[in-house]
Amino acid sequence: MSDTLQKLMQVLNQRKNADAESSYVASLYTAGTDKILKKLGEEATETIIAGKAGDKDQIVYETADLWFHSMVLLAHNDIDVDNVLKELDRRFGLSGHDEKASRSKK
Ligand SMILES: N=c1c2ncn([C@@H]3O[C@H](COP(=O)(O)OP(=O)(O)OP(=O)(O)O)[C@@H](O)[C@H]3O)c2ncn1[C@@H]1O[C@H](COP(=O)(O)O)[C@@H](O)[C@H]1O
Repeated sequence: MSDTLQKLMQVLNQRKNADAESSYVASLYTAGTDKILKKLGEEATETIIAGKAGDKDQIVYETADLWFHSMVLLAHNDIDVDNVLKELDRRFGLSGHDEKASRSKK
């Protein structure tokens, strides 16, 4: 499954040399961080609206948009998606309650 994310990451990195006219991703890089963050905010909002409506198809569609734009933000900052996958692996099996409690003790 993460293979899809890794393949998409490769494309996002290749788009750093692409023309903004022909590539949506390149147009986001050209527009810069604020545009990418704006899209991310819009997609998060659209995901929330879909979640509120309980529309399963729309939740899937909007979550894909949200993940995609999150990955554009990663690529724009030269961060590989593997870093996020590794962080999720690190957290695997660790209760969110326990993790939060360990942070508040520091
Ligand atoms: N997965 C995606 C993907 N998901 C969503 N989108 C685009 O993200 C945009 C989402 O914006 P909105 O939903 O707000 O739609 P919009 O109204 O057209 O956008 P605005 O006018 O509000 O800016 C749309 O243009 C979608 O087509 C994506 N664009 C590209 N990809 C992947 O990225 C690759 C590279 O894309 P290009 O750089 O365009 O070749 C593609 O081959 C795909 O694998």
